Amino acid sequence: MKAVFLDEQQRLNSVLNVINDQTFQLESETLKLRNEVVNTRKHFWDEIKVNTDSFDDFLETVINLRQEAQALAVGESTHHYASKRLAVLHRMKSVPYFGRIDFLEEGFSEQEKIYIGISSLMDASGEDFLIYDWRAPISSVYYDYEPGPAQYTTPGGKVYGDLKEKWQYVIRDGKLQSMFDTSLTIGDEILQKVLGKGVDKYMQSIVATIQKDQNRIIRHDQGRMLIVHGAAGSGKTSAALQRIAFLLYKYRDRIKADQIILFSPNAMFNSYVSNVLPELGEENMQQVTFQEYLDHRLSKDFHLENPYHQLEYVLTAANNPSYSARIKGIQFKASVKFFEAIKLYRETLEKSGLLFKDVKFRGKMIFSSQQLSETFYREHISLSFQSRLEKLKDWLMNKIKEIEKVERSQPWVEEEIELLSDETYHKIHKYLAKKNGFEREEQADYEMDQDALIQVIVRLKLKAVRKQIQTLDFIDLEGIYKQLFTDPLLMQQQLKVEVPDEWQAICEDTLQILESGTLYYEDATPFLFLQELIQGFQTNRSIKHILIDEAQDYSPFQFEFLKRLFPSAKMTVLGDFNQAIFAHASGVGDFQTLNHLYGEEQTEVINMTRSYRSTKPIIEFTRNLIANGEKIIPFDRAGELPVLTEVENHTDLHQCILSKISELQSKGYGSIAVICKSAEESKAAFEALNKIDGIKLIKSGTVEFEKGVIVIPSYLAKGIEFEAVIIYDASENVYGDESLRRVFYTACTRAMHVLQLYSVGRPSSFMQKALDGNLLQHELTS
Ligand SMILES: Nc1ncnc2c1ncn2[C@@H]1O[C@H](COP(=O)(O)OP(=O)(O)OP(=O)(O)O)[C@@H](O)[C@H]1O
Repeated sequence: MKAVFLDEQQRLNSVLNVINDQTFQLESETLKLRNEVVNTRKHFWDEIKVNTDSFDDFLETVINLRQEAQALAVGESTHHYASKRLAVLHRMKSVPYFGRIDFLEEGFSEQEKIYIGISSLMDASGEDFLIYDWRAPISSVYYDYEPGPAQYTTPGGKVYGDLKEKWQYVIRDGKLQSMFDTSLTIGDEILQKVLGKGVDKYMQSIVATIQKDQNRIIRHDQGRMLIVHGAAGSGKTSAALQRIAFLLYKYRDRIKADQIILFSPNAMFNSYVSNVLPELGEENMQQVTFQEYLDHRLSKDFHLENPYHQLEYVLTAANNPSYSARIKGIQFKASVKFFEAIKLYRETLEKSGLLFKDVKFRGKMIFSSQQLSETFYREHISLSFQSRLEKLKDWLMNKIKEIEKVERSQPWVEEEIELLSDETYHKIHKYLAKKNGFEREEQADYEMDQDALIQVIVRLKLKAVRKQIQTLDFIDLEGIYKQLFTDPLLMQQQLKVEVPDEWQAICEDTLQILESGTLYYEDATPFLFLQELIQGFQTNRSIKHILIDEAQDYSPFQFEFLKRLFPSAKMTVLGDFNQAIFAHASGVGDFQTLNHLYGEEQTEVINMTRSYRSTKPIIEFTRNLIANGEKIIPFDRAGELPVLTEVENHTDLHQCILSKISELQSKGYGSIAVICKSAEESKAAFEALNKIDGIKLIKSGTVEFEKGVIVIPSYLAKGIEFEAVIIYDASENVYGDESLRRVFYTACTRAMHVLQLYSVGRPSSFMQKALDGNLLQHELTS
């Protein structure tokens, strides 16, 4: 074995030499390219003689310009790729590869040793691969097979063969530390090591230890829709990010990083995952939250409720008299039922119910809402809804032309001219001079005539009205949406929708909040959907893939919406209904409705039941908190039993937490989270614990993920992990209601190595099963 190890170290050294040579060469080439680009930019105009005397001269100038610009663009992009490759080579100096397969291809007599790393490397002759990129077709054998018959798919078809051996290497700073023949070792020692480590500020890539089911997600390539339902800690986010890296590799000629969007749960999560792709030598995809999109579309007309505000209400306002109606409203407005109702509603608007705004000019009504409604329902009724709106728009634009003529002789125009500022006057003068064919140098000679000035003034004044008509902003969308809640017969009789109990209260609440100019989070997507059904859909065809993490938090409504918004994109949806903490998803247990989004033949579902984040004792405890938790398989990593400490009051609680944190810090835990149910509870906890050096309170607006000691509400901890988790108060008093089970589960599953729960008084009954099964160490302080 020692000889094998020495041989491997020797090979590693020779690979490192190649990496060093290539780095050296590329560094000087990159420098040269950089200088060339800077030089071209600096002297861009020196190379071009601008001559527009004759048409031929003009043409020559344009051609020269284009050639120079092209040369510059080629130089810039070559420099960009060279720098990117250089960054990868620098990373490969530390860990050139992490695995090896010895593969005997069918029809060949000699097996080949395939070394696998974050990127490919050729030998000096450029003929042989010293390292294969982990995303190359042959590398999939490493992730998918144990020694024995194996196959992989290439663009030219399937390749069959025999996997003879499979090795894992631990290389740090270019030194071989250890190597394992994985066909001989029991368990995954490298995975054990990786998972046993502390956390960094950023999520790490998992390419060295991708598991078989994760590899299926990463390399999935058929159909429009991939649905991944995976237990907490099963690697959904990790698989999503490596999938993006895979897509950028496989389709490098066709897909750029900015054509992929990751929908993430919050801004802090964006920073947490921001390092994975750059670590793999790829650029980051676009990252957005659904709220950001809603804000972009609706915030000029409404004050939009933030989803965390909604959650905070759900978690803290149970004693409010309108609580139950709001919850039922949230669930109803997220349902497919409401989605279908809105589609039907839009159809009924073809006959009646479309409301319009009065269109005003200089404070005077020029078209009344009634006049618009009568015209819409009288004219062109055989045409489609959209065409009728277009016709109405054309009619209005023509009317505006008539109004424009009449307005020119109104006294306000003279007054307006008298009050014109010098600046505006000069702008108009310049505009008219140019329009009348005066060159820049001659413009001062242009004498502006009064009629032309009047025309410009009136046209300018009418610009806003024209825009209102062009953008169909004369339709009273808010009024139309409100009708769903004001007309008692509309929902039940006309649209035949079964409304929830307390419908009357839901209607009153919705109308009241809309009156105040606010749109509830649960109303935002339905409103936008109705708006688009009426005004036409906005689409973005340049996006090729969208990946939706924490997808259990999205309503069927939102998925429909995303599908329409990105018509050319494939969708990857990753989620876990045991962590569905938004009220609209309570009672929902799977992605059934999503199977139909693109049709079943376009949809593949992958379930992941193995959980990697937490130690075995923590997973054995957390899986007892939920129904069917026994299906979750812990990765076999040892650790302490989670501890539940019961205290009598909050003073004792804070005392205990303070000493626990100091104990954890002295044991070397660098990332410790005190997880609270809500922002309200987090604020109180933070105030009581703020003597801890460097402690931070995480709020919904926090954008940077930090290590250290933090206090965080459960819903913001989603998707993130901590070496040690302290559940601030796991009492029945706080987590008593069944609806909070998923919140509690989500909070507990954030722990990697240590889980400590406190309870002021009687512990939550969610833990009873675990207590009965001795999966939780129970301590009393008094
Ligand atoms: N194959 C793997 N190799 C190494 N680490 C892994 C692997 N799979 C998952 N992990 C680690 O397990 C942890 C959980 O992974 P991740 O956050 O991707 O899970 P998740 O399913 O998105 O979790 P949750 O739904 O609870 O947010 C991370 O630390 C990740 O690095």
